[in-house]
Amino acid sequence: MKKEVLKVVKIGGKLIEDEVKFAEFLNDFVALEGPKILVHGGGNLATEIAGKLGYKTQMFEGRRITDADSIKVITMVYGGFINKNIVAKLQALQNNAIGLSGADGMSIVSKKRPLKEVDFGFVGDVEKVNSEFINSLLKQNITPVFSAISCTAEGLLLNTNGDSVAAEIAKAMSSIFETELYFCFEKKGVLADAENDDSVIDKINKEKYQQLLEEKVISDGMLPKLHNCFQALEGGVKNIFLGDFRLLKNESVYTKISN
Ligand SMILES: Nc1ncnc2c1ncn2[C@@H]1O[C@H](COP(=O)(O)OP(=O)(O)O)[C@@H](O)[C@H]1O
Ligand SMILES: CC(=O)N[C@@H](CCC(=O)OP(=O)(O)O)C(=O)O
Repeated sequence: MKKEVLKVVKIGGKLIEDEVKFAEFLNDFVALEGPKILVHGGGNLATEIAGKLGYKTQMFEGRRITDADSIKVITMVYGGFINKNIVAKLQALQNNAIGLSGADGMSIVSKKRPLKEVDFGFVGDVEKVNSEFINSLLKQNITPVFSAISCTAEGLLLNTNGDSVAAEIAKAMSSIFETELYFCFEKKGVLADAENDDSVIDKINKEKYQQLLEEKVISDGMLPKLHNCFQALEGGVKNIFLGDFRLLKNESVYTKISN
């Protein structure tokens, strides 16, 4: 029997901060047919608030080095302010939604990143997604809205790249649904020239990805984003798209990840 399509949508922190674009994105998200899940970032706001508190932010290859002070800021900013505001906005659009971190329903269980050349601190790598729990929400017509926070079996909250959370959810849900993954961020897609916003690459397969890595065409947050895309593809996710706030409209340019 053909599986039902589930759309997992990740929205980046920079887009959330643009009120006009974010409102348009949310309208398109609400209009999507069938079950859907929203995952949000918020890295920019976390950096801004941390700065106001006198904490310095350090990133390594697109991931935040998260010390004891940062994890407090992150929990408040992602799990609190951003998550609750998104849920409130969805409710106002008559889309019943529930805000979750990985600890809620133990939906995203992770392990602390092992200490290698970089100590990421309170950063987690996803080990298990509780697909049955998430499906129980979808069955009630509730849209789960995930922040980029996971939780260890021992009850430690960990900062987890939002793109990784989206990819892991999409992979895990592929046992139940035919899953599609959408990454909405500030650019129109993956750019061949980071300086030229119109140089969108329409398709990227594994070979092209290797070439882009070797030629250093991708950097910063695009590194974990594309890494996660290929992990998701290998994990059974059917379709993966990257684009800007108009991606869900089906009329904008975008990058498609394929085999
Ligand atoms: N080749 C590339 N194409 C598009 N963006 C790129 C590229 N290389 C690096 N980037 C950077 O990666 C960023 C996207 O990653 P990130 O900021 O983590 O997105 P998000 O807003 O979803 O969290 C872009 O805003 C851009 O600055
Ligand atoms: C470990 C790690 O890097 N976590 C990310 C999680 C938030 C995120 O992914 O936010 P954007 O989508 O806005 O970039 C961070 O703290 O920046």
